[in-house]
Amino acid sequence: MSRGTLFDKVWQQHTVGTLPSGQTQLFIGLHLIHEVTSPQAFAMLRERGLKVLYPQRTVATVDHIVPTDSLARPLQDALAEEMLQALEANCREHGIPFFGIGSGRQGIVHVIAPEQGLTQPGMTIACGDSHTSTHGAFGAIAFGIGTSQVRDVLATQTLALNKLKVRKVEVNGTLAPGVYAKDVILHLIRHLGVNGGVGYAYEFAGTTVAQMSMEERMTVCNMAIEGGARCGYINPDETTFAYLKGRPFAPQGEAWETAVAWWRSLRTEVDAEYDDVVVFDAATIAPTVTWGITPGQGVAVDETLPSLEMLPESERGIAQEAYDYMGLQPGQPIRGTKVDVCFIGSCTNGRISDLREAAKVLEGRKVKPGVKAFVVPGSERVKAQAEAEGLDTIFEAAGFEWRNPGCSMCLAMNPDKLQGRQVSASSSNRNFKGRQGSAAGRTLLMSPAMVAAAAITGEVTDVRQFL
Ligand SMILES: CC(C)[C@H](C(=O)O)[C@@H](O)C(=O)O
Ligand code: SF4
Repeated sequence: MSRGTLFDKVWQQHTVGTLPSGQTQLFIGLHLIHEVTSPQAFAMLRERGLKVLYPQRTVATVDHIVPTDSLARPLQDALAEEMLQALEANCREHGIPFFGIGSGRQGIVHVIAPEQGLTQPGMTIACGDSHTSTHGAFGAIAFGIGTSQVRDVLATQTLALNKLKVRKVEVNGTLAPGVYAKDVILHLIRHLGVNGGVGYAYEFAGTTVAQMSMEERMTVCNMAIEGGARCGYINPDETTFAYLKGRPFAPQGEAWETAVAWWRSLRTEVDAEYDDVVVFDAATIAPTVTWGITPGQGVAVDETLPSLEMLPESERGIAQEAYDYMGLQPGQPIRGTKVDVCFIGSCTNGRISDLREAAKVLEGRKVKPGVKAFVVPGSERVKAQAEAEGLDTIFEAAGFEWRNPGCSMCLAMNPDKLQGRQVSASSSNRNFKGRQGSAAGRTLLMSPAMVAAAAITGEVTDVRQFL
């Protein structure tokens, strides 16, 4: 068992007791909810006549089903409207703060909580959503939960959990131009495997991570779950504190100094013991693109696709399945793969810095005719900021559509869907079969700058040629 890590400290501080099952009953500091995984949980509460124990530790927003074009109510899709109304009613009934459409605070749940300063170091955070690992970027222990656990947190503000082991995932050195946080995490998952993190929390560390902005750190932690780790985290430092200072829900005045001192004390000790340590060199990381149907099936943009023999035995079956589904061949270069749709957005890469990097590539260039390209900012706040900087003008001049915030084509629970066997270049985090709204649709995951490059040429392109 690990000792002296931030994970251990935060776990210990939030332990209410040990349950007869041997599990820990863990107090949850912040519970984030959205329209997809909360309705049944509220229904279960209602059945038992229970109340939400700490409505003020619960925050709701709507993201998955939101259309990105017209936001007029009622929403055009009757089911989406129903889900939105259910969330509104549940929040009203239980006194839960709700960041709705047009509030200035709405957006993807993993984008809005950090930008509002709700996500803070040393917290335990839960949400009925697998990418809750994102919040670990602040040194919070944050994980996705299922609907029955959403019920548990609503009713008791606690969860029954097994403690995780801790693996230190160290990345050292400076990233080359054109290589982004997204490439780092795709590279890590490629090498550690999509199940490599099962049973672990990933502590991302090393000089590369220390140099990253908070938004880059969020991109890395967001995809910890795609590597099998229930949560990923980064020790809080000056970058973390500078990001949080002055945000609406961050501590203010004297409380700020007290909080910073406490946050500093949570950092992993220099002599901490981990259950495992792996080390990567940033210099070996190139712009990375997935070619398959799991986020671990990635290659550097200048590599060719692996033959089955090159892969560990355990990965050959899924690789064959991926080749069949994607219509790609072992040995072919990934560069030059034609794309139909280019999507910039999601909780992985829908933040302001992501939009800035993509706009840099697009400035003075045009989307290839025939390619459908669109940007979906991660939140209303990101959208407003981007517009204040004129990024929307750059995107539109290049031929991108500029949309309203939400999850959008990351999983296509709204009208933004691939059609038929279309191929998308996507800045999101999952390339599962049928993920983007068409049962036969194909997804290539990459950084937002790489999506911009693909939009210009209509094929997978090394963004470094545009920098
Ligand atoms: C809808 C939700 C439960 C789901 C998740 O848990 O991650 C979604 O956000 C996703 O990315 O697939
Ligand atoms: S943006 Fe995608 S990954 Fe993130 S919460 Fe929404 S659907 Fe899930």
